[in-house]
Amino acid sequence: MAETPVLQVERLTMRYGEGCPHCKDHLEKNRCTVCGTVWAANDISLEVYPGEVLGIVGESGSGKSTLMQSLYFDLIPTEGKAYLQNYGEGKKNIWDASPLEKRKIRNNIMGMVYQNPVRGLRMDYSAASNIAEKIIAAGSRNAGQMTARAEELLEAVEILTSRMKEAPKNFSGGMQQRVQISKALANNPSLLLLDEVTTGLDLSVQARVLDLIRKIKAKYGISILLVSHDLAVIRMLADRTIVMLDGKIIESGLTDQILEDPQHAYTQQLVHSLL
Ligand SMILES: Nc1ncnc2c1ncn2[C@@H]1O[C@H](COP(=O)(O)OP(=O)(O)OP(=O)(O)O)[C@@H](O)[C@H]1O
Repeated sequence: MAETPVLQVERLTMRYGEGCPHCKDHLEKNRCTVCGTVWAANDISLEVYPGEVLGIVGESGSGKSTLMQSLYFDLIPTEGKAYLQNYGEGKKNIWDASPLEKRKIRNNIMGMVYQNPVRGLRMDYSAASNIAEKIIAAGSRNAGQMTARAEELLEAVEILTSRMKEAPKNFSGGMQQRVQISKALANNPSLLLLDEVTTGLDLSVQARVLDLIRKIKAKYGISILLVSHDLAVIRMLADRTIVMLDGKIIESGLTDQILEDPQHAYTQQLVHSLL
């Protein structure tokens, strides 16, 4: 029997504008030259399987954030369906969920790490309180358990527990990202969404965060959807890779395969720029 995906996305489409009968044949990049509609994500289907890292790579404007934000309900797509193994037995479209169910999905099933830590953290709360907030949102009230969990998670992301009472605003960019990752893991989600998590960090700090993500994957066996414009990041972490351009998927396969034998001219250019 085929393995059940942790996440399945079917034909996700996000358009800005009404669309017109010419959109299909008159797209300049992702914009219809007749009616001006922007197709930010255009018919995106994908699956993430248990324990795998699926990488999404593409240039700025290719639709990566649109995909991630739709999955985390920051945006509601114009069309498409998505199913989570741990929601409605994998049979209910998450975009039809009630606001309460969406909150539960965000708190219990998915963890999100944003490029900008300000979006994922409360900078004035302590690192431990950031984690506790997430645990409380999932319904727990046991202070002792929360502290123990915060300690465990901060250790897992290599932040000294002696600093757990400090606010992330006092931390470096790399540390803030690591606190964000620990917060996203607070309720043992089955899927971690990582949106350009190392973009903007110094190279050595980037390497440490990437190494940490690898360790987290090994330790928790969590599935990860990882978005980056940087193929080097994808190469380091992703088992499979999807390449996006102008809102569409242009190529997908095992990461090694894509690196060794890219088919699409855009992917070839990306791979050559790595060499
Ligand atoms: N509110 C909006 N109205 C019109 N077009 C939009 C809107 N939001 C996004 N877009 C367009 O949708 C397309 C996809 O954007 P998206 O942010 O998903 O790309 P991206 O690959 O994540 O790029 P980046 O890495 O720069 O964020 C872009 O062409 C963008 O200009």
